[in-house]
Amino acid sequence: MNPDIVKERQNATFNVEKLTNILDGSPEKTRRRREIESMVLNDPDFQEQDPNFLSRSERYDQAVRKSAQMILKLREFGISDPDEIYYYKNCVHPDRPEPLDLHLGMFLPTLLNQATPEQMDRFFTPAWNLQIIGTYAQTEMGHGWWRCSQRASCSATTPTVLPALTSEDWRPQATFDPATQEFVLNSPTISSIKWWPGGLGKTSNHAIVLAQLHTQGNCHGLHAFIVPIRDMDTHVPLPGIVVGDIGPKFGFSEVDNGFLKLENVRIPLDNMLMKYAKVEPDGTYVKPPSAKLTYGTMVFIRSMIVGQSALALAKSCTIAIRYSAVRHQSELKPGEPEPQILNFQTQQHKLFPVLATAYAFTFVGQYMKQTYNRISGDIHEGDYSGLPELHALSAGLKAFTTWAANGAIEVCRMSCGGHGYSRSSALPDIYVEFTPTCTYEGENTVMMLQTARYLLKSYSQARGGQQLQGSVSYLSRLQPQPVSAGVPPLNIQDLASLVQVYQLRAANLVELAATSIQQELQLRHSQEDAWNSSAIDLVRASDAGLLSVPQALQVSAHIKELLIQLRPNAVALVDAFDLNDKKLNSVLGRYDGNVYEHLFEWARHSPLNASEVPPALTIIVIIKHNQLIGSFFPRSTSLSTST
Ligand SMILES: CCCCCCCCCCCCCCCCCCC/C=C/C(=O)SCCNC(=O)CCNC(=O)[C@H](O)C(C)(C)COP(=O)(O)OP(=O)(O)OC[C@H]1O[C@@H](n2cnc3c(N)ncnc32)[C@H](O)[C@@H]1OP(=O)(O)O
Ligand SMILES: Cc1cc2nc3c(=O)[nH]c(=O)nc-3n(C[C@H](O)[C@H](O)[C@H](O)COP(=O)(O)OP(=O)(O)OC[C@H]3O[C@@H](n4cnc5c(N)ncnc54)[C@H](O)[C@@H]3O)c2cc1C
Repeated sequence: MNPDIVKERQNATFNVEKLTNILDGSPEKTRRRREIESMVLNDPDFQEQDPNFLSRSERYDQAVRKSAQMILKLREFGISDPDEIYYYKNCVHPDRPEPLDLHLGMFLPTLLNQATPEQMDRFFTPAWNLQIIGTYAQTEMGHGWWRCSQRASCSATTPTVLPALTSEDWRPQATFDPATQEFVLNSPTISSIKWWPGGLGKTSNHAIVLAQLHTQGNCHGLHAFIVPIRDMDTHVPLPGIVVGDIGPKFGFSEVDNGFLKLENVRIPLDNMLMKYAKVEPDGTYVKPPSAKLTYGTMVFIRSMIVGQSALALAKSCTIAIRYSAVRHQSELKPGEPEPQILNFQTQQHKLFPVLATAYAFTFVGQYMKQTYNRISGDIHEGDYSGLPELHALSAGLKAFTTWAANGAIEVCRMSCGGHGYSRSSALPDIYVEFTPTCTYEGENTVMMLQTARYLLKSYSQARGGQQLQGSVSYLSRLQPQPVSAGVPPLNIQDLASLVQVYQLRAANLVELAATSIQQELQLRHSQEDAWNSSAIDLVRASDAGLLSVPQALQVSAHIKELLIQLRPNAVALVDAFDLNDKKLNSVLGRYDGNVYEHLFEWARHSPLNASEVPPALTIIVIIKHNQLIGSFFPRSTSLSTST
């Protein structure tokens, strides 16, 4: 054990185990989490080659092998609780998305939320047993999301055939054919090819495809269909299915994100997910109780991503803080030993806010999950009243937490200097695997605008005298103040006072956005143009701080004081996240702090070190010996060598 890190732990002023229990929810939950962890980390079937030294195809193959083992073991150990599956999976594939993510995270939950009992028997049971492997295909090459009501090509009441359509307006279509009781699915244009779904490229044999439903000559907008894409025995693509991998990406190397072109693919009537919307055998369309229920799986994953932001931050600051405790640089005072870099105020100012955010997001993630479970329980009982708030909260928190975490991971990486750039630190991988959360499940700006839409509606209800409940109740309580009213009183030591200032700022920003829309409406006369011209204010309204210059200075001074208070407990606070070394997989973030010897050891495994003279270098050796000069270069430009 590195002596610096030992001293850090001796100096801590609280019981780390108790804090771990609080983070987990209870001592029993900590015990069970560790039990699952050791099932995976001590299981030789999950041993792997360091993916840093593998090609993409090798990484995919290794991940598929581990995922298959995972499903067998989950069955063997009878693990079926979604939280436990999620935890087990995260130990099997630490930090890395894997080929079955979409199957577990979106295909199964979409069936649970939108399938009829008959469809549950036909699809969910075999999918649970991994006979059916599914993905969720919404995004297309030309569109990440649709606004059906604004498009001439589709609205719940418009006839299918409309004049003045360009081919680019067309999206994947599912047209009901009453003669055969089938839907005929087509991707009419290049831009309508499904693009991005995880596990689609090679792994899945089924996809939930989001397509426009056409029946009896009318288009009814986006609906979900279960489409078999590969033969269940041979895994060969079925007729009419053009499917494959979209190629290498920034990260996600283990995942076969794919493309899917549908060419007159026929599926039975009862392959449309019909828990809510329905098509009768004669083609009659039955509306769902709420059209928004189609988007339910996205709300589920967005809620989950809030917790993933916390985990990514916990990992990043564990690595950066432990490393900063054992790394020494630059004499502070001449003649004295070099200090731990964690003693530099600037280093603390980089890392301690990340640490605080990791804690805050952990609790926000738990709150989001509880809210999701509560409101989705109501929805299952037929009460849809909480859906708008759940959508606004999950969309806004997904965007806010992922943006914040994305920036903070990079702060942690840079705070580790050069070694942070090495993949041995794990920080580059954490970044590339985390950063697409800002894009997928709804691009963050688009999500902020969804939240703003809810805030503005709530604002106008509050101005109309309604007493609002829940997360927007502050809009009823607080009267937005004009700038001339000055800044509110603030006690920076008092949490309630800080919350009140945040709420006031939020109310002011919502009012600012609403005023902007009103002004723009007078200028532009169209609600949509006014909305777009106020979009910057709207995004700000979803991301609410209202301080005077002296108050801001007071906050700065208080932050410096807090850095000093936090310093003795920094290592213990990251230890409390209880991230096992094998899960963390970082040379810099090792629990024992023995960084340098393991860094050297890790580098020696680089494939480039497999031979002292890599084969490609023989050409240089030959050139050096001047044997090729005559044939490679004209005499006049021949290299001068000393040999
Ligand atoms: C269960 C058993 C299983 C157990 C196993 C569990 C083990 C767990 C293991 C898990 C492993 C998990 C790993 C997960 C990894 C995940 C990887 C993710 C990969 C990525 C996938 C994707 O990206 S899928 C594609 C996602 N795409 C999007 O998100 C598109 C974003 N766009 C939108 O959301 C759009 O806004 C829209 C298309 C939804 C709507 O656009 P439109 O313009 O038509 O709408 P409006 O703005 O006009 O709004 C209309 C109206 O609807 C309301 N609304 C919009 N969205 C929602 C919603 N989601 N919910 C509710 N309401 C919504 C909006 O507020 C408007 O309401 P008004 O009342 O009219 O104001
Ligand atoms: C790693 C990864 C995995 C994915 N997995 C899946 C999957 O499994 N299944 C699936 O269906 N999809 C998947 N996706 C696709 C993902 O859901 C989309 O990329 C995402 O929804 C964003 O859509 P887009 O790419 O069309 O971006 P665009 O909407 O084209 O966004 C581009 C820019 O335009 C801006 N913009 C767009 N609309 C507006 C607006 N109304 N107002 C203001 N600005 C706007 C955005 O803010 C952004 O800056 C995945 C993507 C990635 C990166």
